[in-house]
Amino acid sequence: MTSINELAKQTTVSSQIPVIDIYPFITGDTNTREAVANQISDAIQEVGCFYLKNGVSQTLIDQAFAQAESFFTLPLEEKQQVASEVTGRSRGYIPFEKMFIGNQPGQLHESFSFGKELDPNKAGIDSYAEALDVPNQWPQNPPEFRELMEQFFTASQESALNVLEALAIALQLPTSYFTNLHSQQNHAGVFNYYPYISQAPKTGQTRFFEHTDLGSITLLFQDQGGGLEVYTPKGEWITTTSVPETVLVMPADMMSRWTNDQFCAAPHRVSVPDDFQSIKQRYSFSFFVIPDYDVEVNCLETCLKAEASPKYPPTFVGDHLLKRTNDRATKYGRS
Ligand SMILES: O=C(O)CCC(=O)C(=O)O
Ligand SMILES: [Fe+2]
Repeated sequence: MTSINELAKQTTVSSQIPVIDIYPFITGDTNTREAVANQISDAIQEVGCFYLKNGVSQTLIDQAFAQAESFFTLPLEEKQQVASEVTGRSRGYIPFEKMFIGNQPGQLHESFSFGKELDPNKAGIDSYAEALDVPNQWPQNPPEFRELMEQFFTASQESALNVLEALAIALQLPTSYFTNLHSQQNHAGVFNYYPYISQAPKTGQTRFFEHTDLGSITLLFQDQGGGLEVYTPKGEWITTTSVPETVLVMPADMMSRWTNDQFCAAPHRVSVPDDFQSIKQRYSFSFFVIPDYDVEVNCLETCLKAEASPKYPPTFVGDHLLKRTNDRATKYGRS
């Protein structure tokens, strides 16, 4: 077992973003778990995000990214066979420049989204699910795509639940406070592919617009292409990189609302540099951790300082998602 002193030594800093090892949290005693929980809480409050180490194995990350590359390099017509519907949550393929806000030019990426398999027996019994849930669309090629994506989803979910436990401990709540509110597995996995850019982008065109994510937290995996920037609570944009054996973790909208911005959703973006021809193609995978649709999110008492008032009105998770998915022209919002 790792002692707290050893733990402090293991935590390294990659530029300004701390690397926090989740292994001692999984295997350690109460004090060790509390120490890791506090490291996570400090990182979120100071930098807005952190790299989680030993969450998902690098082998699985590499295998899933290899499958994504095989998919995105298929001919467009083949990818279009699993094109995402425009209603409900995205499931399937969205082509290059087809994700846009209002009348702004389309963003310089393609994506593929998936979630849990829907239970046909539950159709019609939950009005949020009825409005939001869309069946997965799996491509025939590459043949192992679906299996690898499902494994990646399960491993990401396991890590996310550990982080949610740590956040509850840091806020002096029962350990399972947040995990109990994530029983429906409403999470979404989205691969993004950013090809080389050979032509100058249009005015206002980005690789991924500035936004916060919709759920409770997001796990963001990226390859060596780099390019994701996060806005810190101190008010500066910082660049993130791909740190082996880690995944970047950021709070999302529901965590802002529960904690009155103590764990504030991190705005993030992927911009186009002035020397756009120098950028490398890149792949990323966002794992959006989404609470149960019928959870009403209120400011937690432990997060309300004396004489402070809640910054956000109570909201149902399903309503927050519906608002954003029905209006894809909004500035923020991925689920
Ligand atoms: O590609 C990235 O690094 C960011 C993607 C993102 O923010 C999202 O999918 O919501
Ligand atoms: Fe995002």
